[in-house]
Amino acid sequence: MIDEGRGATEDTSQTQDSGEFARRAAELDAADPLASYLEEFVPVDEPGFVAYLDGNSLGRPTRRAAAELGELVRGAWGTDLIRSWTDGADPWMEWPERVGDEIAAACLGAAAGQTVVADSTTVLLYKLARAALTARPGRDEIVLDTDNFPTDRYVLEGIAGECGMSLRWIDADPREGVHAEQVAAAVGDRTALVVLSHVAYRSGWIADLPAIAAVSHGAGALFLADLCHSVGAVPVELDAWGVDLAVGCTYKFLGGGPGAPAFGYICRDLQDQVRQPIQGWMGRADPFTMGPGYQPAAGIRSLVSGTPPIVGMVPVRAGVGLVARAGIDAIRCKSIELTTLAIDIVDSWPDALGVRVSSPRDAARRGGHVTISRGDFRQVNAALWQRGVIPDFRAPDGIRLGLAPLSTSYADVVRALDVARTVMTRGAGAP
Ligand SMILES: Cc1ncc(COP(=O)(O)O)c(C=O)c1O
Ligand SMILES: Nc1c(O)cccc1C(=O)C[C@H](N)C(=O)O
Repeated sequence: MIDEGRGATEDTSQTQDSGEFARRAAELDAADPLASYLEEFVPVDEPGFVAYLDGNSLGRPTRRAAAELGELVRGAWGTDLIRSWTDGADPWMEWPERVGDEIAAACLGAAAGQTVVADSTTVLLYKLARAALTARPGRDEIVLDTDNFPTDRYVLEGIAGECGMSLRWIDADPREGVHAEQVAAAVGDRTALVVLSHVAYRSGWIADLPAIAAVSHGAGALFLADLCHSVGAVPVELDAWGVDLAVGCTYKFLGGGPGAPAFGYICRDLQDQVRQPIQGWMGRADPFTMGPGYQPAAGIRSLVSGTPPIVGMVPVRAGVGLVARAGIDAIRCKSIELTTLAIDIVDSWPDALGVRVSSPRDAARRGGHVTISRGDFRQVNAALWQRGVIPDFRAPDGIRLGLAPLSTSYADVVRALDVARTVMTRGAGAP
């Protein structure tokens, strides 16, 4: 419980500490090569707003997205109408592969022709996992971990039931994530597929994808990576790391907006061996022949099922454009500085506050968010939202500080954590 009694005395050490961190933040902001990107986002129009620390769940909208959505309504949609699907310099029919390639080049380390944008992460995960199983007939096990995002666990449980497969669970430490050694111990000659997240949604742990791909392949299995929490924040090298299939969302660090479509990747060598389960007309070779029977389109296009979500892809293109311009390595450098600053501030808090850092302290193993824990953080998070500080709460006791590098300043981190310390010192119920 929060110690309500502490509010009676002024915490002078807070004033001193926040002054020091404010000076450090000012220096970092002044030297930040990505500082100009803060202006690329639609400003929050709310009195008393302090800072948004949930870019790892829903990224902020870019000004370009707002402008380009308006242009779409007036131009390609409003004026060119149905012709936009097939005519002009950038026909909508080609957007799944085109935007997929843009994401691949900016932040997946993947050559063109292996990525499409479609569906939601959940649906694409289902399609990719089912597709992978078609390339490993006779094997009846899927390896996954206990702390993966719920949708991953549920989708795989459903597939196991549908396809008569068994699930082999890796017990993941919720304060870290899955280690390659655990995968090595779990896979065997029955394993068809290994499915894990690159960055753990709870702790922010970065899994060693090249090592996990290697141990999966050593057992003859395929490896599918969920990149939701890494894409646009942590460099990814799908081709070089030997990842077979990948999925990720575009509404976090890529700024695609609520419900934006997902992306799916199938490495080129595998594309002819797999068959995804939802045979729709948009994934058929030459859809407008509308002929009998389904013949999959060549290559990655066959992962598409229905009409591409064009409106949803407009903000994705704007966000990916920003990431491409800023460069994923520069984004990662700022991300490490932001999360290090957040941890240093939390470490400076009095022990009596009882806050623990639940993310890896090693920056090389930590993604774009920092999770801190305390028993009453559900109430503290609600109090922070009322005071204009917006992180998120994940059960049982974690507040995630999602520090999107392009839209978060170092001063934001200091201001937000200052409010958090005050809330905890005075009590979440205090005015
Ligand atoms: C790791 C991970 N996988 C999947 C999802 C969700 O997928 P969807 O966009 O289908 O809700 C999320 C976030 O919502 C996530 O963090
Ligand atoms: N996709 C979300 C939604 O539709 C509503 C609220 C949150 C989300 C999220 O993205 C959750 C997020 N993937 C997480 O890591 O918790």
